[in-house]
Amino acid sequence: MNVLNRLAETIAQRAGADPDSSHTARMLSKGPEKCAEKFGEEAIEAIIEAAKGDTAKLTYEAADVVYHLMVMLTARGVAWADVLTELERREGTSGIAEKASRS
Ligand SMILES: N=c1c2ncn([C@@H]3O[C@H](COP(=O)(O)OP(=O)(O)OP(=O)(O)O)[C@@H](O)[C@H]3O)c2ncn1[C@@H]1O[C@H](COP(=O)(O)O)[C@@H](O)[C@H]1O
Repeated sequence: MNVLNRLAETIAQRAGADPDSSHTARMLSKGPEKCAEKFGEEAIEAIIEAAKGDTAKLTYEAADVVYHLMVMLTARGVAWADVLTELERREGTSGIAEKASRS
């Protein structure tokens, strides 16, 4: 199992855990709106580092973004496996064709 799948599993297991014992449990206990807000904050931090060009900080912030994306998905009951399935569906199709299919 790769690190993303292990992380998704850990996050799912934290739902309902003691918020004092786990950052994930604390985030999930605040509800999906707070998780979405936190994801947005982390994304902005990554955007700032990308714009500045600090690759070490961007790498660090990108990891925060991925973690908080997974927490937000979990808060809304979206399975990480379903995101992977959607990515697999897109594999082999061109981005232009994908865009056309949405309009
Ligand atoms: N990948 C992460 C991860 N990335 C970031 N964070 C936390 O997310 C927070 C984001 O940074 P901030 O400075 O914004 O946090 P903060 O000041 O505590 O702010 P608030 O969250 O209180 O708003 C930090 O507390 C980080 O520790 C993470 N916390 C947990 N994980 C993974 O989740 C697993 C389970 O963690 P627990 O749920 O804590 O057991 C860990 O083993 C890790 O693999």
